[in-house]
Amino acid sequence: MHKVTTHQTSLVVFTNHSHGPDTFPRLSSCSCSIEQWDSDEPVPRSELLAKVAGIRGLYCLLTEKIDAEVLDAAGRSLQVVSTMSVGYDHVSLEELKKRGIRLGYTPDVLTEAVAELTVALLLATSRRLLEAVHEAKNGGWGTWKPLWMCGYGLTDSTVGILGLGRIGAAVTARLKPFGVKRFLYADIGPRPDMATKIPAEFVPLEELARHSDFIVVCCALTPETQGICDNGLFSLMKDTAIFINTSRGGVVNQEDLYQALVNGQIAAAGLDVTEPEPLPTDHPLFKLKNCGESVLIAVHQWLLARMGRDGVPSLCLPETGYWSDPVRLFLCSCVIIRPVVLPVLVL
Ligand SMILES: O=CC(=O)O
Repeated sequence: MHKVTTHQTSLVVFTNHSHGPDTFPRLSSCSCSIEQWDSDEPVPRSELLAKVAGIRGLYCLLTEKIDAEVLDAAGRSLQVVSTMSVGYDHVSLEELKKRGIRLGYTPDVLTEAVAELTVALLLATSRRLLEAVHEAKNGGWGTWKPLWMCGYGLTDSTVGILGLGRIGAAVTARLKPFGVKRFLYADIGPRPDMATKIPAEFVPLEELARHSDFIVVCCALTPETQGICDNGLFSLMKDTAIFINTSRGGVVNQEDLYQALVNGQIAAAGLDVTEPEPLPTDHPLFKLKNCGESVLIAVHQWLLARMGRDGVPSLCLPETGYWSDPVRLFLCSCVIIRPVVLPVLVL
């Protein structure tokens, strides 16, 4: 850990250094002492546990599991946890609630980036781009044959979105111009606020699986969605279905997905998220013989989309505005500035 300022009023711990350049000047104007993990690599658990003792604020990434152990190590002084992420499945809400600790997160900062990545994965997977490049490079491209490397088209297709939130809706907006005939969605309940203007039809998950040519997973990882894409669901899908997951690896039973790909239950999968991340390089998903290269694994590429022009990750982009600025969020969430009720505070 690297100590940044020492106006000892509140101690705040940052678990990474991937934040906007104006973070520290802004925080130090609030008279707090800051400890920062001085690396892009996740802070080792033992270091985190040692450093959180007595802090008032913790600013973390999705690489840190914030559970009872961390909160106990921090002790009663901890008043706010803020995570620089859209998902907060790495934070135990139950444990925060028990201790009256508030949580801030950063919704909407990557809606566009993830939607673009989702479409990129969908097109690359359905049009077999990696497989085709591989064939071209390795001499597999002999004479031209009309049906060789044929993929699956979006025109007149049915696209099923599992989890119609901001990202799901942004994906539909981008897919619409490709001539999609029908958008279906499954969620914990109907979302007319999101669905009406698409338009998308609310259906049970099983129906979505049966009727969709493309299944796009954009939901949050919760106890209810953990492993929801399993053999039962894959077995309902068309054998031509393309499965895309840009939510969390835990939503999918990976072994069942592997079997579905091997057995030809579905055509292909495009994955931005896996369990664990990264997958070991010898993982069976990387080794599938007949559909190996149609399994396209992108490693959280939205990070690249967030890079500023100078290559520095910029989270204070003007278009993301007030609510999605994690530093502002953190400051407002902290007792350093009086608590303000923000829509982004989940606790
Ligand atoms: O996956 C990324 C995030 O939750 O911010």
